[in-house]
Amino acid sequence: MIDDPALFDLRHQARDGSPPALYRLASALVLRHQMAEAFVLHRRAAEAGLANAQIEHARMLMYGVGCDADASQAVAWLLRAELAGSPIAGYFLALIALGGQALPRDGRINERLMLAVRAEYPPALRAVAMHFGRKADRDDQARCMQWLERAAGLGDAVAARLLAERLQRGEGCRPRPDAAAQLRRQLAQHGVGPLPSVAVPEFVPINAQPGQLQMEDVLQPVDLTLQSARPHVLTVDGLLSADECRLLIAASESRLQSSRTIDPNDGLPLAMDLRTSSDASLDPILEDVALRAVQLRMASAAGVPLSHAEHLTVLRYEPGQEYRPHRDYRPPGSLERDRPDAGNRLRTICVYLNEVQAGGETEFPVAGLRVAPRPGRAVIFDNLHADGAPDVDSLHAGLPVQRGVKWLATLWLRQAPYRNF
Ligand SMILES: O=C(O)CCC(=O)C(=O)O
Ligand SMILES: [Fe+2]
Repeated sequence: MIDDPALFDLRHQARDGSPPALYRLASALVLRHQMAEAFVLHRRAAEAGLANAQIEHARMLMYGVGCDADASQAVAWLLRAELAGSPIAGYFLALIALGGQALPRDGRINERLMLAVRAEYPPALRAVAMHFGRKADRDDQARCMQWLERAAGLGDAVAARLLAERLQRGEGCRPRPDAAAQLRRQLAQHGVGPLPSVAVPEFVPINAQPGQLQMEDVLQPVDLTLQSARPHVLTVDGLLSADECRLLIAASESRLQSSRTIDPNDGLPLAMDLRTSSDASLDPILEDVALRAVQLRMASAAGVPLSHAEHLTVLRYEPGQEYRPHRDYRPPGSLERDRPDAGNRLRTICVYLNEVQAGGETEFPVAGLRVAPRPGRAVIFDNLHADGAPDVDSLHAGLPVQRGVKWLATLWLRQAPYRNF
């Protein structure tokens, strides 16, 4: 591959092996998708003691970018950077520990996140703000607002979007439409539009001590309602907060692609198309602590470890769009292609992220059941029988949206671990 002039310069500067120059070159290579070389250069800078390179090297090891994934090596590099004083390394250790696999899910998660908050690391500010935003206590709501404001002030567009919604609706504050409008104008200058309207009708506060960060709260048992025994379908209201629904929309919006399968012969949509929505599959490398905490709550409500989850998928249906009757388990032949060791899709959890004006229910025809979309409401169902055999009765559909737009987040949970941490 021929280098562009900028890369050529960076290579020249890195010739003497100075760690910051190696780090800059490696970062430029990542942007150009030259991952294997970036991995080696980040490692050289990491070995020379540069904390940022240690973190980037660790992140490549976490997600298997330019190398084979190795969570325990990633942890070792992050611990080294943390020991040298990097609160950002601590933030990534907290992110890993939330999975409870490569690190224990213990009180260090909260300590590490608070250190990253004090260092004003925007993803930590945002994650902690969202956690406090679930608490009913007025001071906790004020803390949520403060941290969102701080993160927004540091240029975090997601925090700014969440803040604008809260200011507009008077969530955690008195309504301040002027402040919301000003924030939206600033976002618009950067090409960021407003979020769809999400009002969680019933606020379901977590049962926790005010003033304290307790990320383990995401694992608190939730009140499941049995809707059908065969097929096995449960629902839970208020599983996600309005902030969390908005976060999922904000994280996926720019990544939406038409779910329509295109016929390779003529480029036309296939006639037997199952889905007419748009969807975004969230690559784990884009996950931050807030997104991971949301997924952890979803997996925990479904009674399956987060490590068994495939990538989170967010779907958007416009009027007339639907997901025709289908079953989520994979036909045995197709399992071979995507992590056969993780088994089949044991269970599914879908969470509705906004209010739909009409239509868009999830229908289970065998049970004669329709679940109406409400923001924060989850529907959980089994795709397999207890012995692992596919359950044909798990047939379900996303009925056509009649008015408004429907946003939905889905986690397909496998029988065995799918993720590394
Ligand atoms: O849109 C719905 O209600 C159903 C979605 C669904 O079936 C899925 O994500 O697997
Ligand atoms: Fe489905």
